[in-house]
Amino acid sequence: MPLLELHNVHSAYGNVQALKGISLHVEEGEIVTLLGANGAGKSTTLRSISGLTAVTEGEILFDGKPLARIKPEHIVRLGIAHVPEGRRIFPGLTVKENIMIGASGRGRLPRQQVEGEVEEMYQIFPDLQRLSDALGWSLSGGQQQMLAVARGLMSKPKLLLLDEPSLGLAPIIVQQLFATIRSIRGRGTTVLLVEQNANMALSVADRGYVLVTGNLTVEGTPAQLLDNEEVKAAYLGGGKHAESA
Ligand SMILES: Nc1ncnc2c1ncn2[C@@H]1O[C@H](COP(=O)(O)OP(=O)(O)OP(=O)(O)O)[C@@H](O)[C@H]1O
Repeated sequence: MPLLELHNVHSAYGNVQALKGISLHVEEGEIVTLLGANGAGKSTTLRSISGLTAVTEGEILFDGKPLARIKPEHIVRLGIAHVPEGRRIFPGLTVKENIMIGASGRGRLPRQQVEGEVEEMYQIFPDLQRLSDALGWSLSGGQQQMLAVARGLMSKPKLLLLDEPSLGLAPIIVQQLFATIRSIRGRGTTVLLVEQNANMALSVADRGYVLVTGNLTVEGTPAQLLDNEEVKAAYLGGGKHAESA
């Protein structure tokens, strides 16, 4: 049974139909990437999974159970963490406080346990340990992105939803971030990764899907997608905001 299944998912913002029947699956232990141009519906797909945007038709199953009408905070407890585009860390809190907030959905936990889990995050993100007492606003873009991912992992997710983690980061930082995404999967967390940086996403993914204006057009392994003429023309080597014309 797949960890995550979307069947014919539709979603709208008022009369803007953002998703027009998305079907996809993510198996436990996979890194799956969702590629597509600006406005294709990638973020909306993640928001539908985490309960932030209503599904108007179709269904989403997690661990075989439907997520319909479950509130976002309960979806986190079921094991889905969503790291949204733009990071949204708390600028006035320290790095450590920001990380600890990620555990808050799990109820009251012994302080020692949370401290231990923060230490685990420092092993994955060594830079954050050094910056433990720094305030969120003082971090670079790459450090903020690492912090947002660490906070997401503190909910102990089975599935991590990452929305454009590479956005605005220098290439060397993007390399580090993607190495970290691999190590997160190595620890047993399944990853659904939304990216405009198709080359980078396909370098870590097991499979990928391409989304064009609310519809999935192609599914395949990285090798298949890298070889697909439509994908090549639209997303590979075409710059970050290449359109799918
Ligand atoms: N809050 C909103 N209100 C109205 N329309 C929205 C809203 N958010 C997204 N949309 C529209 O829904 C469609 C899908 O947007 P979505 O953000 O999911 O795309 P995306 O592929 O993630 O692109 P981007 O990389 O720009 O975030 C677009 O047409 C967009 O304009």
